[in-house]
Amino acid sequence: MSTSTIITSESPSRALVAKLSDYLELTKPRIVLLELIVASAAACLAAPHTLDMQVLLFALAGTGLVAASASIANQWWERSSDAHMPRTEDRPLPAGRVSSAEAILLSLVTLLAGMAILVWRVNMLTALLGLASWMLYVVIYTPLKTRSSFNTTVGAVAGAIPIIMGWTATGTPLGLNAWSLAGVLFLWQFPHFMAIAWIYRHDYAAAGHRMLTVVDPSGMRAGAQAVLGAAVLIPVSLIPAVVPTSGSPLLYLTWSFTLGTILLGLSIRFAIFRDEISARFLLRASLIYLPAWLAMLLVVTL
Ligand code: HEM
Ligand SMILES: CC(C)=CCC/C(C)=C/CC/C(C)=C/COP(=O)(O)OP(=O)(O)O
Repeated sequence: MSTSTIITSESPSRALVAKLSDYLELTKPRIVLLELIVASAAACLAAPHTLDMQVLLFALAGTGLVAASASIANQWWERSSDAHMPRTEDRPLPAGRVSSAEAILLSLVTLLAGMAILVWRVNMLTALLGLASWMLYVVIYTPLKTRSSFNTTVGAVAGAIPIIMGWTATGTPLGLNAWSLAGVLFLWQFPHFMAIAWIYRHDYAAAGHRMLTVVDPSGMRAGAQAVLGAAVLIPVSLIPAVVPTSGSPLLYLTWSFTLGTILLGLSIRFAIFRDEISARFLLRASLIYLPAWLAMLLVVTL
């Protein structure tokens, strides 16, 4: 086979793979994956012995598609400001690898497909929650980023909704346990994001995003919000131990309290030092906290 034949036969498939990987990058796959992990855990906890696997798979597909659509729409909206931040300048839209029309079409198709799955294969409540989360994230949170540091609280509500979707997908009525799961996910986002907001504070300022670390460059308010979120998270995360449906409460209480205390300790360290190392530690710990906490909740419940 001649060199030219190899090039012409390989190039289209390489181009296709590159295009698909750009499309995947638009969906913020790691955030979607963690959202799906927490939604699956919530479904297992809502219906420990009666979980319908088919409904769970449809719920995950629908939630994943709607969340992916929201991230694509968010990146389309922020295509100009993303070009001003080193962290985001190489994203497919600012780098010009994907056009605006492609992104809009992809966001629309994933939104419609996800909503159709949730409406017809899961239930209406879960579908409405998905739509509410999409609207909050895209229509309220995204434009609010350049206007008010309150944006993080709105983003945290959008980010906490998928865990409730996992619960409602099973048809189980929302009770104290469900609200405690949603509360943990909501509160968790403050240490998670305040660490990020500190690490990338110069990026955010350059892009015109009014994050707390831009409004207050001393980092005192970001530190305080991280500490407050982590502190309130501890009692909220203990609620499943006192609700009768859970299994061995002592093991869960000990584990959950320990994890929460570590997150609080790292938040306090971040609030005191407000440096890159303590922020990166806190960010990493936040990403370990969620799966570690949910794993134990599942172990003692199932
Ligand atoms: C106010 C809400 C949130 C904001 C503003 C936020 C923002 C961010 C940002 C900017 C990063 C990138 C950090 C970097 O590049 O170093 C990140 C990372 C991450 N976030 Fe969040 N996040 C929020 C909520 C959530 C939620 C609800 C989840 C899932 C349950 C989540 C999961 C992740 C994961 C898995 C990563 C690491 C992987 C990656 O960098 O893509 N985040 N977050
Ligand atoms: C079902 C459904 C619609 C779920 C939505 C879940 C979801 C996408 C949550 C995202 C939470 C969030 C505020 C992320 C940061 O976005 P950012 O714009 O601050 O991040 P960036 O600066 O990296 O773009």
